[in-house]
This record gives sequence, C-alpha cells and structure tokens, in this order.
Amino acid sequence: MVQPTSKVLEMGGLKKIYINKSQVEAQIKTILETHPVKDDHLNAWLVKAVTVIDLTTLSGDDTRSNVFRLCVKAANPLPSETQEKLGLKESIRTAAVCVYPNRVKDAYEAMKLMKLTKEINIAAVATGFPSGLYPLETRLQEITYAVSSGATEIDVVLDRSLALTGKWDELYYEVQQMRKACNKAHLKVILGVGELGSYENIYKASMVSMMAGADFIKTSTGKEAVNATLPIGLIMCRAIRRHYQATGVRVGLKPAGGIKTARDAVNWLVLVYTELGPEWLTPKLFRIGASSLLGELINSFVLKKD
Ligand SMILES: O=C[C@H](O)COP(=O)(O)O
Repeated sequence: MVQPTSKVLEMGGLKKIYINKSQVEAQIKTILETHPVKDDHLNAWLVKAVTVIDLTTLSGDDTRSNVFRLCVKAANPLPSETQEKLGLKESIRTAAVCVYPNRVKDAYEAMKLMKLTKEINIAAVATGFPSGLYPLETRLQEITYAVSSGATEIDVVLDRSLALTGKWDELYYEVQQMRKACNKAHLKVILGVGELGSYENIYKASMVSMMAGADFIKTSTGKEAVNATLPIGLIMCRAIRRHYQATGVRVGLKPAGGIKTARDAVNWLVLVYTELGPEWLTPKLFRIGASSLLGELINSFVLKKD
C-alpha cells in the first residue's frame, strides 16, 4: 500500500510545467514504429494483455447474474481449445473484475464459490462515479461500503472541477482521505483525463494523486467523450517515472475506456514497456480496464489449424 509523501502538498516545479502536444504525438509515433510486434511474438503479447485486464461491467442494468457470468469469465478467460493450442499448462485469469459498489457482494460470492478470492481482485468504482460531484462525506462512505462488501481495490474518481480551477491542495486532501478510507484495499485514482482541459492538468493530477498515496493512476471512467489515448498514456507514464525517480515508489497505470481491439491493447503494452520498463508489465503495476476487449483478444490469437 502506497502512503502519502507528506501532509501538505508541495507543488514545487509542477507549477511551471508546459507540454508540447505535437511533440507528444510524434513521440508516440516513434515508439510504435521502433517497436513493431513481430508475428511470432503476438500470441505472447495477447496472453499478457488477458492477464492484465480489469474485466469490467459498469452498466445501469447490471444484475447479480451478469456479475456472476463476468466472474466466471475472469476465472476462465480463454476457451480451453485456445489454451491448449497456445500450450498453456496453467490456467490464466484476468487481474480483476470491476463493478459498481452494489454489485461487489455478488462478485465476492462468485469468487468464493470458485475459491478464487485470493487470485482475482474485486475492484469497485466509488466516490460518485463517474462525475465525482458529490459531498466528500458520502464519497468516502461509498469506499467504506465497497471495502466492507469485499472489494480489494477501489477505483475512485477525481472531482475534475478542483483541477480545472487550480485547487490542487483540496484535490490532494481529498485523495488522502480516500487513501485512508480504503484501508488495506488498493487505491486506483481515475483522473477523468477527457475532462481535465489540458495535458498540463493531466500531468499535475497524476503527480498530486501519486503524492497523496495512489497505488494506480487510471485514465478514465469510460463515460467521458475522450478516454484512454496513447499520448495521454505517455504523459501519465512520464509522471509515474518522475515520481519513481523522486520517491522510489512504483505506481501502476490503468488505461480504461474505449480500449476495444487487440491492436489497442498491444500498443498500450508496448508504450508501458518502453516508457517504464518490463518490470511494469505485471498485474501489480499495469491494468487495462475494459468491458469488451476480451473477445477481440481471443479472436486475434494466431493458432495452428487442426
Ligand atoms: O473502467 C473501465 C471502463 O469503464 C471500461 O470502458 P469500456 O466499456 O469502454 O471498455
């Protein structure tokens, strides 16, 4: 569990930050061009992608039975034939399932029935998801409720208005309170990048969240108009790297929202590999939040014909 770096926010050099948009886009192009994924390595990248998915359902019509189905899919994400043809001896799982607070109990029961409570994380979105525009008191109560229902990870969402109006101290304070409310559960902070107004604000919100004790920073709720894009991912990786260099603490990255194709998933893996290094490519430090990616990954494996 990551602890806040100090009680008071020290913005220091962050105030003068300037990010050149076209340079960021050019850097993404270079990274992808210089790290092509070869055909004979594709299956390994796709398996990696499956193991870092936070398999998500965040719909208004979620029920106990579709959460049970989601958990079964997280426990056995690959069809047995695919698994055999890939030569995978051990079962692979997704990293987590991600649900609304009221569905955590269902996920916990499903995992308990399958004896997988220690293997697959249960993530709950909380703190007035997706807007974050609710009183802090009730947002913290949601965290406590989700943790007591069995959530091992809490995906909190920032109140974007605090970033947009430069109230970084208040944002820092709120994330610190969320950290406390999570207790032993991991804290994943959703920045809501599509509503932060600028790349500079994305960088600052990343740093403030990490300094306040985030275990992961996550791009989006999946409900904004702009969600997880690679240029934004690059900015967040650079923030994670700077935080690691300054504190020695490794914070995870979770892109989420609109990641739907195998190509999207592999590009994110390549980005994290090149920017943060191979040690980040584990479920402890990298997740992909997605509701419909798994089927696409399964269809993209290159398998020998019988
Ligand atoms: O946190 C995860 C996102 O809500 C999933 O977004 P998606 O439905 O676009 O895959």
